[in-house]
Amino acid sequence: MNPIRLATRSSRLALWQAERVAYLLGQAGLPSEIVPMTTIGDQVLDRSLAKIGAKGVFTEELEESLRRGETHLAVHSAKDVQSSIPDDLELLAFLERERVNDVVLSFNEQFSLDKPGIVLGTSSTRRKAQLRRFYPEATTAEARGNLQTRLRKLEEGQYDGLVLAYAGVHRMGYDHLVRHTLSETRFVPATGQGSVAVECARDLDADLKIRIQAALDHPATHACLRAERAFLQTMEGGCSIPSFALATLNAAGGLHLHAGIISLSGEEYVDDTQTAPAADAYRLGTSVADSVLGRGGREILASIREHRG
Ligand SMILES: NCc1[nH]cc(CCC(=O)O)c1CC(=O)O
Repeated sequence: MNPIRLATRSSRLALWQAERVAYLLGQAGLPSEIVPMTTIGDQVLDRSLAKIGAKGVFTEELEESLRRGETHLAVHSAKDVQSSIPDDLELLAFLERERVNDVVLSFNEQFSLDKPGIVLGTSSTRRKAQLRRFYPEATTAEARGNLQTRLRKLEEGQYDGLVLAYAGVHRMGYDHLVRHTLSETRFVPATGQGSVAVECARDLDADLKIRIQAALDHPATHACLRAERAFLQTMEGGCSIPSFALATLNAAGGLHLHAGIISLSGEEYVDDTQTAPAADAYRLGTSVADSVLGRGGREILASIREHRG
């Protein structure tokens, strides 16, 4: 059988994730090969993602290669995947999720978030807003680029600490630099954080799709991501907004979704928590979003759009 061609970004984290997919496919008797490529998000490093503005800055080139039939699967950080996928493509599988938390890295073993005046590196609008709300004494500085670039800036002293998703930190072997794990109830992560999404063209061979899904998909993670993605889809039209969503599945099969939106200043905050059977994941996501929009979320979104011009 011809190897399955895996489209991936070329960053070390992206390659790690693609290699994980290749390993799982191999375990299921499906040979594959990795095809690294560069995306707009990798090229434009002097602006925050919110300012680049386009949808799918980390995914578009990979999706184009699926469309051209040059590759069969695209491997993405689930967080980077737009909330609505074009009709000719589909999300086939989500890999088992890593710990979802954001963490703070520092080279200083005495690092403390409570020390006044510290500078934290992050370019995420969500993290900036959450930091303003929960650590108003801290200031933030831009930190675009791949993990290695950001860590170099940290080492050079451009910030006291660097806020990142634990998932990427762990996969790259930087656990020893973690000084603080932010609570997932206050620093609720972005939709999809910690999981890897595998996308294909809808017209990929049906039997092959089933075999790939069996090899890669983690059904509990998939149910959580379905709810989080439905929330995100209902909230917005793509641009990177400080929304957050975390679904968890309990032992009895109940899906619990905590999600919301925070103003850029961190002052306004609307969230909601609901529970539903996993089979109703999509409805759970839209229901939480409707509740958040109806209780002030719509106004927060409008003021963010106005702020961006
Ligand atoms: N575009 C940034 C991005 N996309 C996925 C990850 C980390 C891995 C993950 O959340 O799965 C990161 C870096 C970060 O937020 O620290």
